[in-house]
Amino acid sequence: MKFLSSEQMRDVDQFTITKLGIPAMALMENAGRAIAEEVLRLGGVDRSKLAQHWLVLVGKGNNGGDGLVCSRHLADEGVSVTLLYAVPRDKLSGDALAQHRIVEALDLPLLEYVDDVNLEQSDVQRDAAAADKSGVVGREDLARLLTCGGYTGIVDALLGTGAKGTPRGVYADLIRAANRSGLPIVAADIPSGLDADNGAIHDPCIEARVTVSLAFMKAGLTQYPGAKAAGEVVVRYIGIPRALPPGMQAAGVLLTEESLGDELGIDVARRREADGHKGTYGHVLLAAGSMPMSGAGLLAAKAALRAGCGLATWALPAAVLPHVLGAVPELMLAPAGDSGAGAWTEAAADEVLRLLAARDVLAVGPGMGRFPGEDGFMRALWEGADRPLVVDADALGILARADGLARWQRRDAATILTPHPGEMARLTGVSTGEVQRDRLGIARRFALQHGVTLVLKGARTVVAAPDGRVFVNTTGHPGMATGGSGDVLTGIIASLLAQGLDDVQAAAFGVYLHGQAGERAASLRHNPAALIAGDIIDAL
Ligand SMILES: NC(=O)C1=CN([C@@H]2O[C@H](COP(=O)(O)OP(=O)(O)OC[C@H]3O[C@@H](n4cnc5c(N)ncnc54)[C@H](O)[C@@H]3O)[C@@H](O)[C@H]2O)[C@H](O)CC1
Ligand SMILES: [K+]
Repeated sequence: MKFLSSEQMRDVDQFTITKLGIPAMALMENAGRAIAEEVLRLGGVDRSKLAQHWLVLVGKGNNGGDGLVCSRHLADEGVSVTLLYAVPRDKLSGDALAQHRIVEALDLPLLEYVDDVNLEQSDVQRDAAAADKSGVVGREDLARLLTCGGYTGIVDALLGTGAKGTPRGVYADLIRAANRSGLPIVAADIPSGLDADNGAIHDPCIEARVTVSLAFMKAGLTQYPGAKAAGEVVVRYIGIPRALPPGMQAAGVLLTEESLGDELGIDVARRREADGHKGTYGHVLLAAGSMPMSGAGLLAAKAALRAGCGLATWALPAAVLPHVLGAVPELMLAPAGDSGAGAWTEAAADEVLRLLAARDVLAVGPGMGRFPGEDGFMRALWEGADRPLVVDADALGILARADGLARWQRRDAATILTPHPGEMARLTGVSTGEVQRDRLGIARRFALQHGVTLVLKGARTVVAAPDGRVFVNTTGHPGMATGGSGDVLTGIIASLLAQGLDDVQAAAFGVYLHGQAGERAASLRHNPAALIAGDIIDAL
């Protein structure tokens, strides 16, 4: 499933209206109808329509217009609705104003929220409202209205993709009051207060039960904390063609079994050749582990085998080898240099490169630790490995400290970096918080700039390709937040590369399989907190 940024959504909107000639009011009609259907689905679970009363919060723009159409359809279904406007009715803009005239003609109950400052300043407005038999709600009344009004739930049609920055003034008041009410909220298009482009949330931001994303999934709904604020996301067709306008590339694609096949050409069934042999499925070389972090290497190597490569060799400091011999009998071990205490050395890079000549892919980093000469070691592999390279964990630390991306020769063969947000922060020189606030943008720019495939881990892992394409994973489980989980992912990705997938395919399918195995492993535990990384391998 494709997702779009707010700017792209505006372009698609404009293309549909001006180039195709589908009237904006028709799109708004479909949007409001779709939202109403989702409201009925949510509200109908334990109550009849006649027993329901929804409060619809209406902003001044087209998002508010969607809310007005929605309320009209709800009313037509026999559901009670009350409208609460964020602005005076005559301040609604464009099509929203046209929709207002319709609900006014239908005499739907209508309130206007006026914060106290405005109320004093505009008695005329208040009198006019009173004359209309429609109420004005001040700040004092707001909480009471929402908590004691007997509402079934709230429709948030305050701000959509046209919003900029933190919700201001009356919008902020309404969002806070809606959240405090404890009522279920259905958000029109996006939760008001969400940054539609990156998943960051402003203070305040609507905490929705359901979000009805119109026409396309929005980028901000794919990433946390926005994904949490959105609740269940339903994408609804509103008459905008599913095919993007000529020349437009989606902000990204959600990884599903369908998109792995359609967008990335991956055979998700993973058929094996009837006449295949172990040579058919490639040979992974792993450089990892040290005393006492040998387990990281074991996990990565075993995961590589379980992910289907024909053979796997684990290169490790010689002194560690006797301690892990036989732990995974299917695995080949190769001693590669040693400081004498089970640590890596700069010179070990020569041995790793010699081994790589007869293998298909190199994965480096898990459990490697820090060691004298690490800069030279990593540079030798970076510049010397003429095979696809997966860089993870401690190897990412070396890369960051050495400023290797700027100082070292650009690689010809494919390169996949698999940082978690903390490692990404070190690679980019910004804080972890800044990374998390714009995971999509930071990952995309980094991959483009450095010509690598970037896997930014964490809930909803982002895979950014060197050509600017972005994919977001949908599988996974919070139980996977456990030591060694990343080592398993590195093994899986290396294994897929060895089997002939390209860098972007291997990264995308790798995170998908890893998450799926994690889900399965979690489901096998009485409590998913008990999940450990080895369980993910077993579930592959
Ligand atoms: N998907 C589609 O093609 C369709 C989408 N529709 C809906 O339209 C909105 C986008 O509408 P737009 O009018 O561009 O903007 P908004 O309604 O989101 O709000 C803009 C409005 O709000 C004010 N504003 C902006 N930022 C703030 C802020 N931080 N605090 C307070 N107020 C703010 C600003 O003055 C603007 O006037 C989309 O999400 C869909 O819901 C169409 O209905 C159908 C086609
Ligand atoms: K909204």
